[in-house]
Amino acid sequence: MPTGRIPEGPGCHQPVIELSDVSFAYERRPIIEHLHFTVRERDFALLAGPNGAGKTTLLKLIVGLLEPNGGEVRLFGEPARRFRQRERIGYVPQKNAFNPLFPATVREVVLSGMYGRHKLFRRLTKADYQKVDDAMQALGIEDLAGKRIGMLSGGQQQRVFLARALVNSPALLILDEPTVGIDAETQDSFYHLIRHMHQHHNITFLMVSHDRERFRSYLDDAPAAEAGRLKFYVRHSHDREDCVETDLTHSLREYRRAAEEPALVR
Ligand SMILES: Nc1ncnc2c1ncn2[C@@H]1O[C@H](COP(=O)(O)OP(=O)(O)OP(=O)(O)O)[C@@H](O)[C@H]1O
Repeated sequence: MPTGRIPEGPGCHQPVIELSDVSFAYERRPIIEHLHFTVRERDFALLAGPNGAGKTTLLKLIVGLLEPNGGEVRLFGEPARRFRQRERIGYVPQKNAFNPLFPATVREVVLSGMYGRHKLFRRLTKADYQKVDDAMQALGIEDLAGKRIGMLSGGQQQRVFLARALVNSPALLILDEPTVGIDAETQDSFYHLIRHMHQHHNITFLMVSHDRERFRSYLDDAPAAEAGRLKFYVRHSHDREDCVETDLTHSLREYRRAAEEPALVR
């Protein structure tokens, strides 16, 4: 995982996601109309909205799986449809989007995070396997490495998907309702960890959630952007002076050791 200093000054706050006047309709049915919004490096953005408001549609537009009918989406300064550096984006899916009968072990699932779109047939190196072990250890799931993913609790599965998303040291982490169907205590522990990662690393977060209440003290009260029933809430990074990147796995290990979070694995 990267260590060292990234460029000072404006280099710390470059746009990561830019939505300029974005509109989208399925057939003739408008879902998103004239949305303007920018997420900058190290911002924490929460995308909220009721069922059917268009949250998943907007995520698909952001990662270039759908094209807007109007306006433009840019990722790391490039038009989203031309963006190819998929390994810069980590993705944590909805828990219930995952088939529990999938016959893979925890290690295999975390390892699959190594395969960017263009690296599918690349031979994995010793260093790759080491990163997988580091990520599992950092998230407290190393003892589960040989277990079938479907045998784990919801909270444990989410840690596996977080580890999978972290193996490539992503610059942008997208979480799609990551704690749906998980009990409140485990949600607390997961969000505590997410906030720790946001505060200590140069990762930009975009999280889809119905549950803005849980982040109320962490985010600005007023939405930074709105389109229909969709709302973006943000914790901006521009008040953060330092651009120092610490080693992610090391810091997460320290986090566990300090027992900042009482129960890591549920
Ligand atoms: N492929 C599609 N073709 C036509 N309509 C679609 C398609 N996908 C989604 N929709 C419709 O677009 C609207 C927005 O859907 P979307 O899944 O983006 O909402 P959401 O906010 O993510 O909802 P949820 O919270 O339930 O996941 C819904 O009314 C949905 O039925």
